[in-house]
Amino acid sequence: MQQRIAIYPDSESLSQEAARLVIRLAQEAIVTHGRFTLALAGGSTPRRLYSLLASDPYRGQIDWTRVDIFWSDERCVPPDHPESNYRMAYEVMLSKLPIPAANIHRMPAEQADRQAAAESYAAELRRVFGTAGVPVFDLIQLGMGPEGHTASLFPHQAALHERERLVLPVSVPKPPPERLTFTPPILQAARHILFLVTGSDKAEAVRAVLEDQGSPDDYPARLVHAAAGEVAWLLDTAAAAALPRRSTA
Ligand SMILES: O=C1O[C@H](COP(=O)(O)O)[C@@H](O)[C@H](O)[C@H]1O
Repeated sequence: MQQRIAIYPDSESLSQEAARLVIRLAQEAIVTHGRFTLALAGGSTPRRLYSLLASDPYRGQIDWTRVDIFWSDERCVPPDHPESNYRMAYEVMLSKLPIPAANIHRMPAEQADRQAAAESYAAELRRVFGTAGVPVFDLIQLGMGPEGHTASLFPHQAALHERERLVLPVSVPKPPPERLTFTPPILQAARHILFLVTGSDKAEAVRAVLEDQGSPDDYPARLVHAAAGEVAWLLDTAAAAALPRRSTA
């Protein structure tokens, strides 16, 4: 793993840099292998990034017909629910872009049979990536909660030790409690991971993860230390406040 940490004065400058990074990785992937596979996060932090990607001057810099969009986790609610990760991304970004509907691969998390929903999403991943193994995303964009959770992998869950299945249903201590989530193997296989983390409530978890304290059971975001690809952490000054002193980006 190669890791880069950059600190920004506010979430606007962090989001602008994240948009430039997504565009560069998309352009490189499309030149290299003709497509860009991107997994989105939920929560509030990436909202501004997604809205920037759908706005000038950024939107025209990616050939959106060559982009496949997935989600690294989803809440088990209907897709039009205010807590739906898909709904947030669709409203601020996907509905405004010339991206074919067939390229938007939503987690079917509203299905009553959550195990079947997880299996059908894993099958969709394998179909689109054309592999029976672990799909290698060009970019997985992630967030992190104050207790170190990432995607919907929370501390001390059995899902943190999953090595075979790509997607699992989980029950988590944050509402809405029922979720579908990517598992460690798919996160760790990605070419690039981009964490966006803002806010003082996350400062202790940022320190623990980046200063190698605790285990992935304590701080699930530490799983990415075993990632094959490059990991970029974009932090605001509040989230970075407990790190040893370093200069801002
Ligand atoms: O519940 C979730 O939380 C994390 C972090 O969200 P944020 O609001 O603190 O940015 C998010 O990355 C994950 O996708 C989401 O389902």
